Amino acid sequence: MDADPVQRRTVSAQLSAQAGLRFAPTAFATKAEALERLADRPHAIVVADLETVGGVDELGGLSSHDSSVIAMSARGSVHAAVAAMRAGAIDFLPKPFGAAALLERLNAAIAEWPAARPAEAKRAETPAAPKPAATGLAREDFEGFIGRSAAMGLVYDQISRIAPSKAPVFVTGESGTGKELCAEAIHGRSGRAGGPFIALNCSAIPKDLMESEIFGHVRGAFTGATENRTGAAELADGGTLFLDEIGEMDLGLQAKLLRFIQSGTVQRVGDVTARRVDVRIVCATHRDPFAEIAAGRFREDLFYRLHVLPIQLPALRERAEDILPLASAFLARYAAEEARAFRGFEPEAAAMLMRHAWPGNVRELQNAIRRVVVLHQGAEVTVAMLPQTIRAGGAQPSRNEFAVVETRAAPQLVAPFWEQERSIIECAVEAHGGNIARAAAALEISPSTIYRKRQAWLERRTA
Ligand SMILES: Nc1ncnc2c1ncn2[C@@H]1O[C@H](COP(=O)(O)OP(=O)(O)OP(=O)(O)O)[C@@H](O)[C@H]1O
Repeated sequence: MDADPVQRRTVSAQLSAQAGLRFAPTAFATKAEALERLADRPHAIVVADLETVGGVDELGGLSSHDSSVIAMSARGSVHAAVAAMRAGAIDFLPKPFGAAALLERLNAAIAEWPAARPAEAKRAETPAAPKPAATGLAREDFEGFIGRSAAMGLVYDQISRIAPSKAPVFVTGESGTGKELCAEAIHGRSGRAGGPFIALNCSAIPKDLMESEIFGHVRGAFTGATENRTGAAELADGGTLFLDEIGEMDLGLQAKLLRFIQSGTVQRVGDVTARRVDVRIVCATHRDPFAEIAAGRFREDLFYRLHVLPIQLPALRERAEDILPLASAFLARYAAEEARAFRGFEPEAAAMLMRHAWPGNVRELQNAIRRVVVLHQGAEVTVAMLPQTIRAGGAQPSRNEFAVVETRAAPQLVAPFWEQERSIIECAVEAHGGNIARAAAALEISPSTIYRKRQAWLERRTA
């Protein structure tokens, strides 16, 4: 219980990120809300912020409900701790505290619950919802997805229900929200899971080559077609064809895609015969399809053929409780990959992750954590290790800010030149969504310099 929303979200998310949690956490902003909940669930452990409840004298009301109270306070002092314990608290946590400290106190409190209450204790140890087998922080919650927010729960539910059908699926969501992961999950949960999953990004392939990429071509169909080529639609026979960024497909090709969907046959470019294929289509776009139709860029007839089973993926900022579980899972994954000792986040760093708006969604978070792990060492991620874009609250850093970041550090934090150079380059690559050419242009260096330096850093690590 804490009046501070950031602290509430941080603690809830930190607890949700823990594998094998034996209780279901609930957050409250006021003592009144907590008392209301305690009325029908008296046997609980309440972690109460002293400033929120109105001081130690107010703790009594909470513990009278037969619950154990752990007090916390930003004005942590021996005096405050003693006063809280006298008022009935079983423990005291000075703020800020990390997830590990909180969990340790909670587990100790559960262990000390009176044996005279076996039924309640047993109930408290039963998780509120079935959880997947815990395999440390890098566990998955659903088919490669991490995150247990209600919004993602709805998505998992939709995927499970629509996966067995052959009808087309239309996935929308901002960039980096997991649209491709969603397509893979649909395939993985369908009866076609043993068949191929073929993904094609319509924005990454030049317009002239797109038709041949989807439908294939025969030798001599056009200049450069020296061999017969099987297209993605045929390769996906018996499986799933994922057309990413379908909104980028040009109108002529949209007509051909419509014909393919209506007839279930593929005609290679330059071929006279059509081949029957059994393909389930999943497509995705980060654009608003209705606006695209209105603007004349998306064929309405094709849209209604594809928009049979729609799935909308929520932006990360709309499901803040997933931020820390995702960050913890990525931290565990990349720490293992890079042989680093990182185990968690300092409370201030966790709060900063919670405050960031994540315009690049899960991909941005994933890249940020990877960068932290590659560039730093330690047991906990600190604020100083986080990329400037996150520390600046989502604003894009100017080149001057990059310089300031590196020169303002305390003497003991000054990193070697190669590390700082690496930080600047990786930060630029990240800011340009992984596009080396654009990052190089922004840094006014050549792309080959970035490739060369990355190779040198790799050799330094493996030396
Ligand atoms: N909920 C999630 N749990 C774990 N990883 C995720 C989640 N959502 C996305 N990712 C990861 O984030 C990255 C981006 O996801 P993905 O490529 O599926 O997004 P997208 O919406 O298709 O992006 P774009 O529109 O830019 O193509 C991938 O590495 C993916 O594995």
